[in-house]
Amino acid sequence: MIELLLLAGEDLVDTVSDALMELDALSVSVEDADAGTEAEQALFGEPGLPPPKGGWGRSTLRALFPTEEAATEAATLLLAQPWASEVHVVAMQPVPDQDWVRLTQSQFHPVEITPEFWIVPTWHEPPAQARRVIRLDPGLAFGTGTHPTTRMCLRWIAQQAPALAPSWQRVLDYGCGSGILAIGAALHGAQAIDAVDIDPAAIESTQANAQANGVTLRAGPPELAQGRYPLVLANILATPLKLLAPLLCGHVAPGGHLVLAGILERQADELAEAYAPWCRLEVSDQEDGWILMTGRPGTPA
Ligand SMILES: C[S@@+](CC[C@H](N)C(=O)[O-])C[C@H]1O[C@@H](n2cnc3c(N)ncnc32)[C@H](O)[C@@H]1O
Repeated sequence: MIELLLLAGEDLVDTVSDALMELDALSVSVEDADAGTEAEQALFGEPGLPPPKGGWGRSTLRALFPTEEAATEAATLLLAQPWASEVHVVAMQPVPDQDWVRLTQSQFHPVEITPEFWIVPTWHEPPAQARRVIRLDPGLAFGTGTHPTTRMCLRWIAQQAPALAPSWQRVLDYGCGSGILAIGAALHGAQAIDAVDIDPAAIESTQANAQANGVTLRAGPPELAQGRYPLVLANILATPLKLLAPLLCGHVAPGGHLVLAGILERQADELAEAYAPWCRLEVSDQEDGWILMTGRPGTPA
């Protein structure tokens, strides 16, 4: 494989990316050319919302080609375009052969939720002190335990389970991703678990991960969630969580618990306001700028 590296300004990033794909690039990725310097710009937006900008002030485009001839031909044709005078070829270099499986695996280690509760990839042995273990490998769906939002939900489950698990006769995991929260709840005594997601890949992943962990649950689209649950977990993001407020609160059984994650510290007030007609949300945990908010619908703010 040959990697062609180009430098382009913000206004040309889309045009150059499209042109590279037209010129038979196998893939094109875009990075901030100023990453790691004082000029680095953070660009992020929530899913479902347009990105704040089309690209960085100076972007590096990495295009992969199967051969050097293909990369050279693409660069020549691209630079001949009338709009390409400000596009520069930075490098054309072979991509070193790697054991991609081993490289990916080396990035995932056992994750401690509590000293007794761990997430462990299948290529690792569980630590000796682990009493409850979710075996999970990274896949297409979100939720490997490496993100603070997932860890806070699991920590809440582990901490509350001794007192509350007997009441978890039904549990709803709304936005289940890999199914990690549903499986975590099952390992702590929850029964009759419904795990729902708008993404078919997440539903498939949840079913597979549940089976691999010997957990019985129902996974499906959001319509699968019916009636009330003593525990409703939703690790999504602030914007969808606000839109879902009446629906999620409507699924919590009287006296039940609502656990919300995917919320940044600065979004606490807007979330509390959105949920105020149904319950008072409190910040129950925080990690790396993310917060966990919990509430008990039926006690209006
Ligand atoms: C951040 S991931 C959380 C995955 C997992 N529950 C965890 O805690 O790691 C959010 C998941 O919510 C799903 N999702 C987003 N919006 C949704 C919606 N309106 N209804 C149901 N699921 C949604 C996404 O497809 C994604 O799988």
